[in-house]
Amino acid sequence: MLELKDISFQVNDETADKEILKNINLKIEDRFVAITGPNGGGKSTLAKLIAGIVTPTSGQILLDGEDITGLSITERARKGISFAFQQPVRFKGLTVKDLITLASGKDISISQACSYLSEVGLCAKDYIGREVNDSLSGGELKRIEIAMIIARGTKLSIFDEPEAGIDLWSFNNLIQVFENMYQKINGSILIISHQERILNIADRIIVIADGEVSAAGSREEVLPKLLGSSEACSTLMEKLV
Ligand SMILES: Nc1ncnc2c1ncn2[C@@H]1O[C@H](COP(=O)(O)OP(=O)(O)OP(=O)(O)O)[C@@H](O)[C@H]1O
Repeated sequence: MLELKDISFQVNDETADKEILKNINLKIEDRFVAITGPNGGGKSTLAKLIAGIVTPTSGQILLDGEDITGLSITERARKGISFAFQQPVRFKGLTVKDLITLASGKDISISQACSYLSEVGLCAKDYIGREVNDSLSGGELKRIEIAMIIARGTKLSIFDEPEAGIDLWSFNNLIQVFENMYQKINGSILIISHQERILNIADRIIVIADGEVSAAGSREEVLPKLLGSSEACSTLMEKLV
């Protein structure tokens, strides 16, 4: 279980201090948790704080009761946190097979590596030997990153807007990927999304707006209110078109 205790994050702008996250208190223990909310609300910053990419100004992050606030990205990865970026990173010189093998943490066969690619809807034989460089499209890269996270199989997998840059056809497959992951995962999936169809498969929804938790609860509690609110609804619709 992940617990955020009184987390705040401040940056120094040229003119004044800017509070990006304010006193966030959250427990993440369900299998599938979605974080949503308006652009610029602080969702990605929160995910980066959990992964250790940025450090909170104050507050504590606990993973299964252990304080991980001072741990680096690598140390947190070893403790079982995986993070998929909104804009995935390219790894020149490494092949897709290399990356999936590294992610799994063991020497896996080509057919095992291929099975992870098939899970994210990529024709494995076309991709397994490809270098992870500029020749891959954004959508392909995104799916390879998701395959890596499935291969890692950690207790907390964080996805920052996995739908970004994915076409409508592939988006249907993506929903399927998350539904399959939900069945198999031995831990929690934390997903930042504006997509109603992703929110629709979440156990719990957290809304972050203006650096604060503006709503948190089961999907049944939060989603109807969210869809009923014109501001949130137009944000969701903007992302859907
Ligand atoms: N290092 C930083 N310096 C200054 N401002 C920052 C910094 N990091 C984040 N911000 C600002 O904090 C706010 C929250 O950013 P964040 O990326 O977390 O929002 P978000 O909810 O993920 O937005 P989106 O839905 O558009 O992806 C934004 O206004 C952003 O410009």
